[in-house]
Amino acid sequence: MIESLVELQNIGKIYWRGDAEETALVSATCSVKPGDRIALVGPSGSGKSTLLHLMGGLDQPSTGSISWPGLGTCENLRPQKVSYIFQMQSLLPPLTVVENVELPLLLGQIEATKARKAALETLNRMRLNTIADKLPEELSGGQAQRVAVARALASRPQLILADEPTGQLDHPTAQHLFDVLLDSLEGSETALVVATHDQAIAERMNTIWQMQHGVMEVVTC
Ligand SMILES: Nc1ncnc2c1ncn2[C@@H]1O[C@H](COP(=O)(O)OP(=O)(O)OP(=O)(O)O)[C@@H](O)[C@H]1O
Repeated sequence: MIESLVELQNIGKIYWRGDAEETALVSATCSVKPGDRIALVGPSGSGKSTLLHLMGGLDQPSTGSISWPGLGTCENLRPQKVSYIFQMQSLLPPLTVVENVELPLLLGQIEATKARKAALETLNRMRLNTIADKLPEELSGGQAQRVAVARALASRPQLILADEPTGQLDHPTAQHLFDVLLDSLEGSETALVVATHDQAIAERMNTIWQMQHGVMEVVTC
């Protein structure tokens, strides 16, 4: 039996704004296994980002339990076992492309020369080596997101959580970014969970988790 990377049991999440409560998730039960390709879809405010944050240990549930059988504990998930890809502008402006890509490795206590080597290899593989020394402000939106993908891949994580990674790109650029991401993961056991409003991207995944007012329904394609 394959061990899950992350397992959620009856997870609920309530946010408080002063005295007002906002229910973001209602009793979500799901798991992610190695090699899974999961699209998280649903209207704005339906709980997609909340679920991703919980799966990555960035936040804690209000009710229910969450565990990472194949990864360890909440404290040792990042930056090497779980990587994130956010929407736009997640690169650090003062750092060059290669410095941005190697940063999670350095934060994970990887030796500097090894981190630089892994970052450059990833940039080469993604044909981004020609922009390795550029600053984020010198990149197009599509290039910046490809670098964000490279940064997520460089540490060879077991789980990638992507929160609308193509949200601010035009359709062809979004599709290209996704081609690059899926090509890079081809044959690997790295699991991918991607929150997206893009139906074309959702259809390229094996499983769809449909969110509606914090309630999840799993649809296997
Ligand atoms: N930090 C927070 N404090 C209070 N309420 C929050 C917080 N984060 C999210 N919420 C609320 O929780 C609900 C779910 O939000 P969430 O960001 O998870 O939705 P989403 O599906 O990712 O939306 P979008 O597609 O717009 O990114 C929303 O009603 C939102 O207003």
